[in-house]
Amino acid sequence: MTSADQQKKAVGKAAAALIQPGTVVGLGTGSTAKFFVDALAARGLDIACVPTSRQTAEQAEGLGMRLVDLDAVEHIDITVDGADEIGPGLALIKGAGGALLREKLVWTLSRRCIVIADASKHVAQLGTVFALPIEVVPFGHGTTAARIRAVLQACGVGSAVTLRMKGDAPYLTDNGNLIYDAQCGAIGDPGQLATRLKATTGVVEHGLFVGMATEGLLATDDGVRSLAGPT
Ligand SMILES: O=C[C@H](O)[C@H](O)[C@H](O)COP(=O)(O)O
Repeated sequence: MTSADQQKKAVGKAAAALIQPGTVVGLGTGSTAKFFVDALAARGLDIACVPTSRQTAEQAEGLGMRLVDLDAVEHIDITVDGADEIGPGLALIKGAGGALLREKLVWTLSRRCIVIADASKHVAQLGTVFALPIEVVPFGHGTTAARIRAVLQACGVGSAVTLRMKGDAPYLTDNGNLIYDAQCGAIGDPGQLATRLKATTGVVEHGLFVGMATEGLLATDDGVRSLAGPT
């Protein structure tokens, strides 16, 4: 039986093998994406990379990779990133590491988005294992949280939300925002919830990535396998 770290390393390496020289590559965030970045750097390709967080930027810079600003590229050829949950149709929950906003900005400009994960991330229905992170502006965040709870109730999912903390202080994203983690439970209609959250005043972004991943690679005890994309 392989450990989660062994699986993350295997899937990171498999994704790195897909990258072509001369391309613009989006670098995801998190423990799985970290293995991808290591494996990609080891290939020594002539590529330009757009990181999705300060953490990934630091890792890539340390490995001597060429970083470019998102505003400096017309499109990204391929982005590889992890996820907290991978549901049917490659609908995802992301953001346990707090990078959901920059990740979504990079994914949105990407022609191919490959989600990579160890076997534990594959779920039958989104919301059943991880909380759903929701990034909000700090000003009046308590009032935004109340609106979020109302949206969650209207969508028929669990409405308990918790302000993410780091020690004694609220956790701050790379963008200076706060995160509320929503204990939704099973999300029957991720697309509807995504639309309603996006339209909520004070919400900057949420961790539902619906219809964005074009491909999935899942590491299992039997090796890395492809997951079917959106139909
Ligand atoms: O904000 C963090 C990102 O969305 C990560 O890609 C996600 O949390 C998965 O991270 P990990 O590979 O560490 O489980």
